[in-house]
Amino acid sequence: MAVSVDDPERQLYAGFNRRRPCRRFRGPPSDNNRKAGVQTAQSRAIACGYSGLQKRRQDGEEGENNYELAQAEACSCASSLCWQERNLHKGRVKCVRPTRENSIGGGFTPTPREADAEKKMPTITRMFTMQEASRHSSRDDCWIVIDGKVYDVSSYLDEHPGGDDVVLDATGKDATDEFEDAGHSKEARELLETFCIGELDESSTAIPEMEILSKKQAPDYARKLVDLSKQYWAVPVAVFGISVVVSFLVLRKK
Ligand code: HEM
Repeated sequence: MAVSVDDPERQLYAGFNRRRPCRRFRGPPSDNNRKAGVQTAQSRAIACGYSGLQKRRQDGEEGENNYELAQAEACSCASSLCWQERNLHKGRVKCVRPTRENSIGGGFTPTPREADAEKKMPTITRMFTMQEASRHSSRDDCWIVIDGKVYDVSSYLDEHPGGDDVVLDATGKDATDEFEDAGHSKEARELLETFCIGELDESSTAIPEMEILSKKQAPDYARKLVDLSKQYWAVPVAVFGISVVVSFLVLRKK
């Protein structure tokens, strides 16, 4: 079937059907399948691949294999949906359960036991110093620090309802007050979390400040020391000078 290159959704559908991830997702659904909600599941799988496609476009990560990735995402979503709903089909349909490693989009859904185990696993958080965060303060590369967390909001700047300038002005410093003062909604806060890239390393901020302080103080101490030593040398020199003058006057009188 020839598919217009201008219609990404149809291309995705065609590729998805060609890949045939699972029998349940092929062709028009039978009455039984329709009852079992297969069509909804298929659209959900396509939507899953399509949202990945759009996100890559937004992030400027679109490459030659864009559709393949989206199809793989749709397939892995489909397999996941099948896996979740396998009871509906009484085991007649064989689907491979996607893993976190091979599922590119939202195809992988952990079982309650897996989700529980993951919660207990320590997560590795990237730490950034304020110095490092403040290096990203341009329209193309914009990080902001809110409530001890670092967010890369570069891709969101153009969409920000309050304009990009207010966000750019809030870079390079703790922007918690600015963010709170704007009275952001719950949705805005949830959206913000999707841009989190790490946490602020607050322990290291004290060190550069201390270094700057000690650099500023160093020449003062040195000058004071030189001044003091000058004073101490001046006293014996003055005493010596006075005694020379006095003895000279005394000798002249004699
Ligand atoms: C710290 C810097 C920020 C400032 C000063 C700021 C300021 C504002 C202002 C003034 C508005 C109101 C716009 C209007 O009503 O016309 C607004 C709305 C909004 N902002 Fe921000 N903003 C900041 C950062 C962010 C970030 C990082 C996000 C999300 C990633 C965000 C998400 C939103 C959303 C979704 C709205 C729409 C209203 C709402 O749902 O609360 N903002 N912002």
